[in-house]
Amino acid sequence: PPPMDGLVESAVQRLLLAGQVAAAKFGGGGPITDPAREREVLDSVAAMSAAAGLAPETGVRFFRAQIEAAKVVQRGLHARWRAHPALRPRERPDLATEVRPRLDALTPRMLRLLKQTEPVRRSAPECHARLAQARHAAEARTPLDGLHRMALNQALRPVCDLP
Ligand SMILES: O=C(O)C(=O)C[C@]1(C(=O)O)C=C[C@@H](O)C=C1
Repeated sequence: PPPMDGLVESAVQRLLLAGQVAAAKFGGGGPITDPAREREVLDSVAAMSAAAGLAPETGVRFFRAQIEAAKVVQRGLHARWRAHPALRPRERPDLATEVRPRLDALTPRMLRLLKQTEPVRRSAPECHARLAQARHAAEARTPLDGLHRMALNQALRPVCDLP
């Protein structure tokens, strides 16, 4: 399958994991944003980008968008769960031992795919066409609600602007 499909699919998977992050944090009273963890994620993205043959800045810019999108999902779900107790998650996964390792497992795959989309990204019209196609395919496999679609838009916005 074209690397753009894999890239979009893994961005969707990461946003679904943000739902598990939201469940882990819900009711804990703590903030959604964890600046130290963000730095940790972005530092390892920079290191892995270089290893994958990507400019570290390219990987970091892409992942900043993934992190912002993950926060959109978390804020949206928390608001939904506050308003509708029946929708609250029944399971509370552990952030450090369960959820973050799943996020970390996606990172090298996403960077590899980002590298593989380099030829397509060189042409803006081709990039946007492939991206739209890949989104369509991903949403056919995994139907998303409005919140997740909005977050996915945000997560994918930088893709065709990256060098
Ligand atoms: O690990 C978390 O606590 C998350 O909320 C996930 C995540 C990310 O997308 O990697 C997003 C926001 C936080 O500020 C830190 C990291």
